[in-house]
Amino acid sequence: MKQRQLDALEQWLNERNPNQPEFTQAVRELYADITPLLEDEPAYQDASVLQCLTEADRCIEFRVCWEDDDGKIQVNRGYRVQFCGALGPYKGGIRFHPSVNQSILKFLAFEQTFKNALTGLHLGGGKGGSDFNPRGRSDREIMRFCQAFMNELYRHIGQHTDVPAGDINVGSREIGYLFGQYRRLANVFAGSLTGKDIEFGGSQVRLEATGYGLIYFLREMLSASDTCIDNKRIAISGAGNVALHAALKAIECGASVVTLSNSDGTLHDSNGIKADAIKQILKSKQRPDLEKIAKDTQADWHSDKKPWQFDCDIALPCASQNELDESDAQNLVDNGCSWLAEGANMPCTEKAIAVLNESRVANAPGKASNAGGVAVSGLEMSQNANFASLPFEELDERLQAIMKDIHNQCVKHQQTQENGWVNYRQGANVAAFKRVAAALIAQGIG
Ligand SMILES: NC(=O)C1=CN([C@@H]2O[C@H](COP(=O)(O)OP(=O)(O)OC[C@H]3O[C@@H](n4cnc5c(N)ncnc54)[C@H](O)[C@@H]3O)[C@@H](O)[C@H]2O)C=CC1
Ligand SMILES: O=C(O)CCC(=O)C(=O)O
Repeated sequence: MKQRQLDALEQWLNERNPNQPEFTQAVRELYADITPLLEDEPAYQDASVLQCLTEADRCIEFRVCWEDDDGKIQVNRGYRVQFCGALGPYKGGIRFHPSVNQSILKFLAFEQTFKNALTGLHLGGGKGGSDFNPRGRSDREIMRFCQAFMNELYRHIGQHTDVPAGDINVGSREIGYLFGQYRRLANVFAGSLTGKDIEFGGSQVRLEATGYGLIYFLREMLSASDTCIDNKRIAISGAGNVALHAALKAIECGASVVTLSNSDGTLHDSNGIKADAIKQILKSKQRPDLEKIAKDTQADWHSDKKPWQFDCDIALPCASQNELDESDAQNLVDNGCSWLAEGANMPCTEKAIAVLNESRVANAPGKASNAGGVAVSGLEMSQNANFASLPFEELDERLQAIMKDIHNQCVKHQQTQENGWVNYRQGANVAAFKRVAAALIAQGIG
């Protein structure tokens, strides 16, 4: 019965979303964990909640025309997917990357809906972006692109409607340009974007929040396995906001970070990458030259390897979707890795997850373990609404409490605890789905 229901749902999903592999992948992962609840909760079936939650409230697609430094007009495509507004204003980042398309943004907005539910805050789920490639573009070109992007986006967002933030290639510089253009066009100074500079309404801890939150979540996972982070070897992928702040917090907590990476290759140091080298990357604001850092710090550089090919106790994929496949997962298992927590959104393929689960590697989905960023964004929104600025320590404590609570929700809602192994994916899906579904049903069909 359950298998038939699941097959029917998947068929329905695939027919409605042809050529959207990332989106259907993210939905399949949720369906598998939620279908077993349907028999016990007739209200979910009566209201077709799973189907409702698989269809975005709306997908906005628009043209972005801007002038490059040579006076040539460039044309890109912009998007905002407002997936589900049942728990609060749509909330989620903006990504600038040539790979951006509707499938990727729908998967990200779908995941965001459930991630935001886990934070316990009043946040709906959304995501946006463009196929614009910022690599090699001047600062002025970035500014003109951000302004052109906001020329259309501004009419769809606002502090009570939809509050974007950063994601891949959108950091505090881009948020500054986007915010400035929003303020000029809408003629309001309001918290309509998060991740702003502290000087104009940004929050302490937002910059660090996703990476720090990931480590706070990991500490809870380790504690659930009766161990701690001290002296653990951690392989991290990526060398951006999430990867670097996770690396710094891990080192501060006593762990050894053995890898960082980018699309050119992997920096590996079996003695642990030094915190000073990571701080230098963060300070420089340029795309890091990991190969040069390897030379300067007597570490190794591998242009042909991924972080998952090195010995580690813990893996933290912090770069991009589907960056860790079945053979990477098998390498991790063979090399002694016992814990994995996703800093990126959906970095593990379905087959990789199957390998991790079969080998009883504790593995946490991004919607739980990387929720720290959006959680502090939620706190930025409430500070903006009150014209308040809370101190770093207070917000860091709130972040730790939220990550601990998300961990506890995962443990509580998973159904297959076995020899202490926690099915974090199932726990996160069930806990988040219950909250969003209850809000949808209570607000009536529509
Ligand atoms: N910034 C945030 O607050 C949050 C970000 N995330 C997710 O974390 C991931 C990283 O985002 P950020 O650090 O913000 O972006 P970023 O733009 O600061 O850094 C991305 C990093 O990943 C690397 N990268 C990209 N594709 C890669 C590939 N195929 N192989 C190896 N490295 C690759 C880039 O070189 C860069 O170092 C994304 O999946 C994002 O959706 C999740 C939650 C919140
Ligand atoms: O802070 C936010 O609103 C967005 C964070 C985000 O994009 C994510 O959690 O993937």
